[in-house]
Amino acid sequence: MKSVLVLEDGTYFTGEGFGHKGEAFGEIVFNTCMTGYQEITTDPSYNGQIVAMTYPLIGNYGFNHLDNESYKPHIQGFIVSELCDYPSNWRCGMNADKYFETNNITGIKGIDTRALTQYIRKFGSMFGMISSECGNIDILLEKLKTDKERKRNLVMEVTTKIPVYKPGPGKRIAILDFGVKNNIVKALQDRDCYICILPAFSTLDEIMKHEPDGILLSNGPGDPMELLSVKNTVQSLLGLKPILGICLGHQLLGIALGGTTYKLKFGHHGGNHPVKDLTTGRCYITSQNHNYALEKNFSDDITITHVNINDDTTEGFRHKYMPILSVQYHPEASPGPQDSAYIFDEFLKLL
Ligand SMILES: NC(=O)CC[C@H](N)C(=O)O
Repeated sequence: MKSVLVLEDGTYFTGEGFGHKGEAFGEIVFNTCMTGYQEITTDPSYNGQIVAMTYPLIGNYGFNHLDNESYKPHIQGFIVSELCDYPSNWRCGMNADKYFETNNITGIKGIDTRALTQYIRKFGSMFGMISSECGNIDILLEKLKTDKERKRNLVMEVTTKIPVYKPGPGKRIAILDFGVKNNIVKALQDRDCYICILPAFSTLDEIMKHEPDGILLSNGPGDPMELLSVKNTVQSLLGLKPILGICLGHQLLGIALGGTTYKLKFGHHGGNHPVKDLTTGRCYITSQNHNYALEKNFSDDITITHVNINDDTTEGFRHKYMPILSVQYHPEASPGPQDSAYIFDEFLKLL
């Protein structure tokens, strides 16, 4: 089936549809990972976004029931160059086409993802849509405009509605779930923690009644500056319990401490971002997935501990007086790299 990818500035690419036949709308982001496409599709931080994979062949080890970052895919649409129809792996449950069809996700293949990526790098990330139903670009641009204006609460759409418990013999960690990835929960379970996953908009009392030893502010979709009520909750948590922020959680922690975020031109979405630990001088290869970044030097009470070697953006900080640790990248990265898993141990040392 013929399909078209239209960007909000009128640029379009034609290809072939796969998965669910229909239309998909969202911000187009490119991801440079060579593997881990199932983790990417199921990462709730991608809610509201259509992901273009720069690696030219996607789907070659199929999809399984083990590699999910949440209970379902959250990407709005998927763009690839070549999609593998006949995957080969002992864990494979189904091929990509079937997976996206079953999960109602519209994809497009046969796209020159290199040209698309270069375009986004040049002009910045923008909204777009995939359609396998209509080839009239003017009609599609009208639809795209309407969808872009639609107000969505991206975090509310993905957060847990009720507290979820994962018992363990160790420290009690309350996770504020803005769209938490399974591998963050697993990283804490591997360290024996008792975990309470709480709705994103929980109040201070609702959090503290679980008597946590520490709080983890999770990753999640959207613009952190739009989460004002969460900022107030995080402010009231400061100093009460040790806190670890990851990605959106890191941004929210920075905002609660007086910082501001800004939008990157095309974001960081990939598995090989070099990050320098300023305290040791060591470089770590990290997995990243974010469109916003925290301004540096927002408070005299914090120390910037990590920066991105590619563009010098803030990648981590610590509070000088309170037990607060925060990273923009993903220490729980799966399939990897796992260089930064030690961040969870550093957090547990603060409890
Ligand atoms: N992975 C995340 O938590 C993403 C954080 C935020 N939504 C951003 O794009 O910057």
